[in-house]
Amino acid sequence: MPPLIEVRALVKQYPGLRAVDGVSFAIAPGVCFGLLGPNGAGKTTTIEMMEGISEPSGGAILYKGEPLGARFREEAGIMFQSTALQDFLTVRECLRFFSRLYPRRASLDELIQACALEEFLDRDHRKLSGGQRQRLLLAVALVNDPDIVFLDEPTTGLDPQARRKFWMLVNAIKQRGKTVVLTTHYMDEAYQLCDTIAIMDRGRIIAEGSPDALLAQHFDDRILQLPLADIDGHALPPGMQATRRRDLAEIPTRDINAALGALIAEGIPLDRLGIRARTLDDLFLELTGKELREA
Ligand SMILES: Nc1ncnc2c1ncn2[C@@H]1O[C@H](COP(=O)(O)OP(=O)(O)OP(=O)(O)O)[C@@H](O)[C@H]1O
Repeated sequence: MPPLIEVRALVKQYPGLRAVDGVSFAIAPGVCFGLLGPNGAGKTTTIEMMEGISEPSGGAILYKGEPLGARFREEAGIMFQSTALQDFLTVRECLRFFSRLYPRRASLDELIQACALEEFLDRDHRKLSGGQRQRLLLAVALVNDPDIVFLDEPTTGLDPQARRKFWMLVNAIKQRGKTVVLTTHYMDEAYQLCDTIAIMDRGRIIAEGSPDALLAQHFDDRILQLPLADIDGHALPPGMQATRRRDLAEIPTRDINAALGALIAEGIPLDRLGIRARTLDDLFLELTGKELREA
């Protein structure tokens, strides 16, 4: 299937900083594509060029095989930051205001229901909670019934419950066949929502693929987790290495049975043992030597 949108050798040069340094990828219709990376990696700069609101310094962006133009503007939905909403408007008025800007329009009743806005339609948008505001901004992004929707760090600052609710909305959008381009520095969000991810670091893409395929490509082990207190005073069996994560020792192993046998032989108690699969955080650390969240 030809890509819906394609980015070729994209560059953004700021004075003294190449924020995006030759990025290329293609997104097929109906896919949720995630740009993942730490603060400052170049995600927002990339997505803003794709949205047509920032001019690339080099490279090309093609929508349905053509440079971004009137067709793209009609068929794209962008989740704005809250500052884009006018003061004093209620939720209902915000939706009507943006809806009138487009020739193609989604049903406002359906949008209100889909984004769970019924309860505060007549409230000034500045009085919404963080999660409610993000749902309104998502609805605004959908007023023109877009084929492609851009979400730039849509759940930053939301509590876990509001984030999960937002994920459900994004999944509902995906089920309606929309293409979604998402930036995030939450690896769990990317894992939950994205069919394909591209991991960015310092303006470049350092890995791209489906989350599970990338994990399978880089790891063939599991992580044993034990409270640091439980291994204190014991020598780890030969060949085992622990790294510290908060108050846990994490021990990677390809052979869980053998590893558990060796830990028992050392007299290490296993009552509080946990076993976890590798995550995108591990992948990022493996690829860059940096924690995704700290950078
Ligand atoms: N207008 C600008 N002028 C100069 N430098 C900029 C400008 N906008 C962004 N940058 C720099 O470009 C780099 C990439 O920023 P960008 O916002 O794209 O990163 P990001 O991956 O989206 O990070 P975050 O998760 O913090 O939003 C950063 O070092 C940032 O400081």
